[in-house]
This record gives sequence, structure tokens and C-alpha cells, in this order.
Amino acid sequence: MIVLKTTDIKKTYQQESALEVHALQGVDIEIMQGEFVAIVGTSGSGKTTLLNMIGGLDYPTSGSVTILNTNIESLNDKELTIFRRRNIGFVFQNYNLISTLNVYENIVLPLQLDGKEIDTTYVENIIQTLKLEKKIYSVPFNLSGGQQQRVAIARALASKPAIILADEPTGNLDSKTSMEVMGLLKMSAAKYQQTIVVVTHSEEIAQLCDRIIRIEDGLVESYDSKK
Ligand SMILES: Nc1ncnc2c1ncn2[C@@H]1O[C@H](COP(=O)(O)OP(=O)(O)OP(=O)(O)O)[C@@H](O)[C@H]1O
Repeated sequence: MIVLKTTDIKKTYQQESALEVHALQGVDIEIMQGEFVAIVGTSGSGKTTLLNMIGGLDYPTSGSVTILNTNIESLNDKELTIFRRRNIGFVFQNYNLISTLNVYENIVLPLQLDGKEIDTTYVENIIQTLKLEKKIYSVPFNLSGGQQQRVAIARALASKPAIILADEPTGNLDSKTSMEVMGLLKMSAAKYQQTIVVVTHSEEIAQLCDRIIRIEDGLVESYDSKK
């Protein structure tokens, strides 16, 4: 089953100087259920822009984005917010943790917002694997960058969403923890048939994925560099 699909998407940013930046110049991708995909490319190639599009965080200038058979343009802002929360776990570079909530509260917040039951055994398991058990009562301000990153990963996993989108999820972690986080994501993808898309600069991380999509200058250079 195709979970994420873009059809000829283009994204043009208007800059203050009136210069246009053609961040995506016609991208077609299809990502299947259960796939673990890396998006790689040089700085400025359009990786984050593409991730924002397939996460329904921004609309393309032209072309269409379909997430779980839903064309995101058919949803209004409120519907899109709820759709994202129910179906997608995000791990983004700025973490987006709620500063007034402690670690545990941040992790279970998406579940609570949707009135879902908390699978406490599963959540505790994630907290342990991500080595956050001594920090569950701390607020984000008192955590290191790497710890905040691990909270964001735990939060994305806790509701077992169909899709997890992660922008440099191991960017602030040492190599041992990075490997553990990748192992956790892989295990979660296999166990819950989740689709995981990871943007990374690291070839080592990319090689752990099922497939590597390489993008350059807003265009896909290769869809499956591992075959
Ligand atoms: N909000 C924005 N306004 C204007 N230009 C933007 C905006 N966001 C991104 N860009 C430009 O679009 C291009 C693609 O940016 P994007 O962040 O997608 O690249 P990236 O591959 O994720 O880069 P990096 O690896 O450095 O994070 C770049 O030239 C960037 O400067």
C-alpha cells in the first residue's frame, strides 16, 4: 500500500529581496507502508522542504501530496491539524517540546489530545530505550539538546502513528546513541508496520534504511541507491 505520494510537486519560496528560490522543482515519490526511507542530499538541496510537504506542514506551490490516500489540499487547516496528529509522528530539528510540561507529559501529550489510551508498558519501554527514565519529571529547559531530541523521538513513537517523519533525528546524539535510536525506529517500523522517513546528512545512518532517496537542487537524483 502506498502511504505517501507526491506528484510533480514544486515549491517556490519568495524572498524579501524578491528573488525566488525554487526549492523543489518537480518531485514524484511513492513510499510504501512499512518502508524505512532515508532522504539525503547536500545542504540546501530541498530535503526539509520535501519533508514538510509529505508531512502536510506546508503546501506545494504546484503538484499534489497524498498522505494515506488523502489529498491534503482537500482538508482545511483544522482538519489537517487533526489528520497530522492522528497519523504522523514528527521529530523535527527544533523539537517543538512544550516548555511547561515535563518529559513524561510531553511524550504522552499527542495521545491525550486524541483521547487515546496510554499503553504504559510500551511508553515505559521507549523511555528506557531512550535512556530518559531519570528525566521524566524534568522540563525541557533543563535538558541537553540530545535529551530533548530523544524526548521528541519518544513522543513521535508513543502513539504508534502510521507515519514517522524525522529531520536529522540523530543530529545531536553521539554515534552509539544514534545507532540505538535507529535500532528503535527500525524495530518500531517492523513491529507496527509504520512508514518512517528520515532526513539525514549521515551516509552511515542512511545505509541503515531500506531505501535511500537522493535529492539535489530540488530534484530526485535517485530513488533507490541501495539496489
Ligand atoms: N522559508 C523559506 N524561505 C525562503 N527560502 C527558503 C525557505 N525554506 C527553505 N528555503 C530555501 O530553499 C532551499 C531548500 O531548503 P531546505 O531547507 O529544504 O534544504 P535542506 O536540503 O533541508 O538543507 P539543510 O541540509 O541545510 O537543512 C534552500 O535554498 C533554502 O535556502
